[in-house]
Amino acid sequence: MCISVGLVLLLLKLGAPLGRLFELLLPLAVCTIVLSFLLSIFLYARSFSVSSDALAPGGNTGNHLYDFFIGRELNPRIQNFDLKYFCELRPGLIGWVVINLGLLMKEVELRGSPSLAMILVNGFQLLYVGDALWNEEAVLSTMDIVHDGFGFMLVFGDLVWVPFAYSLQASFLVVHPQALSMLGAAVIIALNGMGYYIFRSSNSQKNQFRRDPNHPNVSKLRTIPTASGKKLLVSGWWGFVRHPNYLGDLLMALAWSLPCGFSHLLPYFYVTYFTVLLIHREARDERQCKLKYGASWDSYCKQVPYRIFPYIY
Ligand SMILES: NC(=O)C1=CN([C@@H]2O[C@H](COP(=O)(O)OP(=O)(O)OC[C@H]3O[C@@H](n4cnc5c(N)ncnc54)[C@H](OP(=O)(O)O)[C@@H]3O)[C@@H](O)[C@H]2O)C=CC1
Ligand SMILES: CC(C)CCC[C@@H](C)[C@H]1CC=C2C3=C(CC[C@@]21C)[C@@]1(C)CC[C@H](O)C[C@@H]1CC3
Repeated sequence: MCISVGLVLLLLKLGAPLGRLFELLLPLAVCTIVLSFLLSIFLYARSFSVSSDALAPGGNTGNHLYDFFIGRELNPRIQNFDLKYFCELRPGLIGWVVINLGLLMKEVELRGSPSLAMILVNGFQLLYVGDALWNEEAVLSTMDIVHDGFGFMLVFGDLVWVPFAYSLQASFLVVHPQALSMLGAAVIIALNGMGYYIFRSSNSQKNQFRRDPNHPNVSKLRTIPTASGKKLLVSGWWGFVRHPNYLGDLLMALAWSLPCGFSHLLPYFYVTYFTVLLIHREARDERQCKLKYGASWDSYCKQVPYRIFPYIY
């Protein structure tokens, strides 16, 4: 993270025309798509040279197209360098922030100064990426790292989808400038702050509990024992809904779209896609938890009936 920040500051100091990124978005996206195909072909080919216990449970069906897409090998490594962990956290997330900054610079070129809407979108998304990099070890327990193979879907998601689709709001603002009132901005900042607070504190609560259940911050929370020896939290954030971190993430997603106004559907693409992604992800996680924890999971679901949205879903 420090190296990236240093490099970007150096580029800015040298007067690099970051605003040119706006015109280069399409060719860059095409190059990254080609790169993600090449990397996926390499990963698929090398997966035939590793032992069977290095394969992902769901990506070894024998159907070449499906396995190529889902990913055959679980955690491909070149010596100690973990390709999946690196791609999930570094190029896409950092690329997203750099593209956003380039789009802000483009606005400055076109209109003399960045708009309030652009500053909010850049600031919110920078906070999100900074948080992911700061808490990078938390990614190690995500489904993508623990269960899923590293195939075309995740390679494309990490390298193409995150930087180019997640920066759509900033691109939209370059073409469709928005006037945002101070009151509107304050409401949107409050919404993002609330989403971030729920997202961060629920993720930290679970991570702290998994690391050390006797830590004073989590030792007073109520739990359910499971046959595996692990416990499930039933109070605190994880007693509010079964995926409080998704709720916080979705509130932030909405706050990233609102600065773009209501004249167009495009800026709302991210929050719509993300709702579908997280509802699908939540269902997959439920299935896995039911398998892992059996009756204890049923008891958790009874005590905490809502999945993501309290009293709604
Ligand atoms: N911006 C984006 O595109 C995306 C962002 N995300 C974000 O990434 C983060 C990680 O998400 P994800 O990996 O999907 O899942 P979670 O971090 O929500 O992890 C789910 C796991 O948590 C454990 N768990 C569930 N309930 C409890 C409980 N009551 N008590 C203790 N442990 C429990 C279980 O694992 P175990 O019991 O084995 O510990 C379960 O498998 C989230 O904040 C999400 O919003 C995710 C996907 C895309
Ligand atoms: C191409 C498909 C439509 C879907 C691709 C999904 C991927 C973009 C996401 C799967 C899980 C992700 C996670 C993150 C980014 C998006 C992908 C790669 C985070 C790194 C975002 C920051 C959070 O703090 C942690 C997330 C972990 C999962």
